[in-house]
Amino acid sequence: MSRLTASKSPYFFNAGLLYDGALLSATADAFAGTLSAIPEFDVLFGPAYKGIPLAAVTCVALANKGINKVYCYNRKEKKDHGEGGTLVGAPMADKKVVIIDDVMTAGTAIREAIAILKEQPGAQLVGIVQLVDRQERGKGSTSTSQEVAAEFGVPVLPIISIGDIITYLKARGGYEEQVKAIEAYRAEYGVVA
Ligand SMILES: O=P(O)(O)OC[C@H]1O[C@H](OP(=O)(O)OP(=O)(O)O)[C@H](O)[C@@H]1O
Repeated sequence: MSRLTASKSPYFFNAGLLYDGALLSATADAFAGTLSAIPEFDVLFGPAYKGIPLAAVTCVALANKGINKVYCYNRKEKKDHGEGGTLVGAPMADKKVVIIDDVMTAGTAIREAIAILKEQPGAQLVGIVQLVDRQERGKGSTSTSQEVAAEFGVPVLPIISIGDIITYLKARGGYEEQVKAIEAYRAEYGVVA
């Protein structure tokens, strides 16, 4: 993670742990539901690596709802054989694109993904859906998600936020120390949603 405060964060959100079929299915349904807030889109773009399965399973969840969309992803390293290149899947040129990813910290990865999208002629970013909104300050006083939304003029929608996770942990009980540590961290680095 590139964020300066990353080493101070008492928690790390690891979407790599979503390797269970039922969990992935629920995650995909949540993404598909949140996407209904974006009026028009053609392509789901899942940035490497963790965005890739999220975009793929969301595409399936949409199809199960009768909404047939397409998806694509990038490679972190360019391939010079076979189909070649860094982009795999549906073309983004002249399409309305939603980026699907797990989480933003400093916003570096999402800005890189947007730069890839903008290299495709006529591709238009129409929204970003992230699994967890950390609700932390970015470069200024607002959150990274809010900064990205303002900078690119698109909605940045979360499935859940760190606030939701704290509410859940408090209701569940048994995580008092973890909640205390996260709340202390949020008091220093967090923003109000
Ligand atoms: O906002 P940032 O500070 O860039 O951090 C968030 C990004 O970091 C992780 O991806 P990473 O680039 O580590 O790649 P991965 O998906 O392969 O883990 C994560 O999946 C986010 O995309």
